[in-house]
Amino acid sequence: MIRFEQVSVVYEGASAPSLRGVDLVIPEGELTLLVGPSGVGKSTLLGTVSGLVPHFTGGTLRGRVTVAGRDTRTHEPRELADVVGTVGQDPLAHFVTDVVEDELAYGMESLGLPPAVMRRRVEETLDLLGLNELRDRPIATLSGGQQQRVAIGSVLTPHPRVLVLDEPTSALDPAAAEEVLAVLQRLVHDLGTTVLMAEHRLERVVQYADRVLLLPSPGAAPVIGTPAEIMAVSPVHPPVVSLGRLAGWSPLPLSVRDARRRAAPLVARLSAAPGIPDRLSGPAHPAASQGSAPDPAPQTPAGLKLPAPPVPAPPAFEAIPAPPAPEANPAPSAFEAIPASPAFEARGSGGGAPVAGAPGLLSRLLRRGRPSPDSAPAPREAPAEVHRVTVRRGRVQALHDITLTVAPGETIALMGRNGAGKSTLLSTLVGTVTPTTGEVTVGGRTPHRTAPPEMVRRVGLVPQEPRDLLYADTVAAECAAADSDAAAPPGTCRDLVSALLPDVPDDIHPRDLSEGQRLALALALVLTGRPALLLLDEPTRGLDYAAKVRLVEILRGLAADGHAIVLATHDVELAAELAHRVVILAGGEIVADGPTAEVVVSSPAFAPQVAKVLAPDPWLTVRQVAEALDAAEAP
Ligand SMILES: Nc1ncnc2c1ncn2[C@@H]1O[C@H](COP(=O)(O)OP(=O)(O)OP(=O)(O)O)[C@@H](O)[C@H]1O
Ligand SMILES: Nc1ncnc2c1ncn2[C@@H]1O[C@H](COP(=O)(O)OP(=O)(O)OP(=O)(O)O)[C@@H](O)[C@H]1O
Repeated sequence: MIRFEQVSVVYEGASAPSLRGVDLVIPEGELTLLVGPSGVGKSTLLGTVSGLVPHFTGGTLRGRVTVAGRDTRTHEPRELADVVGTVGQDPLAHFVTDVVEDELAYGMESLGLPPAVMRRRVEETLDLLGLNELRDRPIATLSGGQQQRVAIGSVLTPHPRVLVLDEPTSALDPAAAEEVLAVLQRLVHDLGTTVLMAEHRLERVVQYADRVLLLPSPGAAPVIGTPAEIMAVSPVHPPVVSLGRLAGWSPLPLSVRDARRRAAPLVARLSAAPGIPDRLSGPAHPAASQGSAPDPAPQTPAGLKLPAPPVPAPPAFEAIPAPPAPEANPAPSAFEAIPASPAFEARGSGGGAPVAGAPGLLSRLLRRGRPSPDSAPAPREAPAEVHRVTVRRGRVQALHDITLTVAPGETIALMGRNGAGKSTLLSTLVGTVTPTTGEVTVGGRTPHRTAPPEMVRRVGLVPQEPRDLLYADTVAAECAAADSDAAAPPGTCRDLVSALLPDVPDDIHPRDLSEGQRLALALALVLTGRPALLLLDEPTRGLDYAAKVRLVEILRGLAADGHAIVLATHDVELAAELAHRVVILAGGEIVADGPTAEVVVSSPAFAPQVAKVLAPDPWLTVRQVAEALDAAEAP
């Protein structure tokens, strides 16, 4: 259905091709999963199928890509629209209409489908994706996950023969992701739809794939095979595969169910362990974590050859000590001497309209805001206190009677369904959303009543859409501005970018970065300022497992220094690895609040893979299992 013939892509000004040597066929009626490290060229490959590369991105495409016999270089994306439906990484950039229902109908309208068919399919899709209650809502007022569902719905309604999806579940809560994947699988099985989908969270998707296409490293030729074949050699793989490699299982498990069936001997070995190791103790295996555990050498099935995965050690952060439990370190000591953060973000990151003017404009001004003299001493007050806060946004009661205290050194994962109010809560903490009732104090100030320069060292937010934080023309200029605003030594921000992701070029426009590269830059900008309270809204989109491990290490280092961290995330593996405490929101209210291990295992939706495999034993991550085995089997 999709044929690549000796395809390569070079972007303008790039020193090397972003894609090279792609020569393969994606069969009709199958779900092919595209995997590989951040920035390796997955979106570029998808773009050659939908026609966005090179028509909209520039650059040079060599070779030939055909979809249902049509050459994507000679056909503009709109000339492929009856065959290919595309969901990109940034849904907001692709919406054509303002209201949910209209967006679902738009693709069918442009194909001239009869009104009765359109009506029926809109209703079906609203039900299928749980969008009925939102049908007449302006898209701009939806939460990130709600927008992603609309984007998926809008490509499903025209029933295209080929679906090209770039991280389609990255903003979805775990249950919604499962529903979307089930819908896709049904399309593949019942209608013979061909699905080509890039994803980083393999724990969510690998079991649905018929075939996996791996881009192992930048410029390397892709390999394609069954999920089991590819997972045995892939530098990116889900926790169950890491666990299988650690335990020496063959064949490797791809799902929790597979792994449970093989888990008995591992459980027996673990029973000799002295007890659960402190999850937050220093990493016994620097590379060990969720996806990239301390793997034994990967087995290579016949015919699959891979270069060594390029995972350089993070230069500046190897020696960061692990955080003690937050109670053990109550004083916000280490940031007393640290200058202010530039990275105060002003946009309501729940998909709401920017606070003022063009997107990013206010953030630009605020990022330029120097700390006022009275903010010079480090705040001694609690990083954040939220007391009986209620927020109404238009017709929606986004938060209801929320009370929450964030202690220095504490890392909290905010979880809960799409639209539960997570981004809204983060927005009240930076002051871009004003509580309807109740009080918020951050470092002793009321965020929405305090001038940004006074807030910048108290709080910094990496928004759900990292683009909102970026305004300079190059990565180097962004980083230089961040260093200067934070009075940090030149090179601080740039080192952070490289510590998170290797190979991010200096002179590229941030607009042209891959999703993961852009997030790494946004994280680095905010981390450079070392705010007392660090807020991260879905901080793993586009990041591969190795980058997540490095992010976890950096965040643990900050927490050990007394910084408080609140992350809103659907990434249950990240929460298990990083958070001391999990707070679950539902319908704007707190429905669970407690230590991570207790909260996540109490609901299958929030439990990480290792917990599901080894339940009722208490392990949550591959790292813990590795440490426990070391302890149990030490001579
Ligand atoms: N329009 C562009 N101009 C110049 N370089 C680009 C452009 N788009 C992408 N690149 C570069 O090409 C490389 C591949 O990017 P691509 O977005 O395809 O990666 P990806 O595998 O999808 O990454 P991620 O997992 O982070 O989404 C990256 O190094 C990126 O910086
Ligand atoms: N600007 C706005 N106007 C009206 N309603 C809004 C606005 N922004 C968000 N909402 C609504 O408020 C509720 C909470 O949204 P919020 O973005 O806080 O959810 P979330 O938990 O972060 O969701 P997600 O996981 O999808 O990012 C949702 O029902 C959303 O539709």
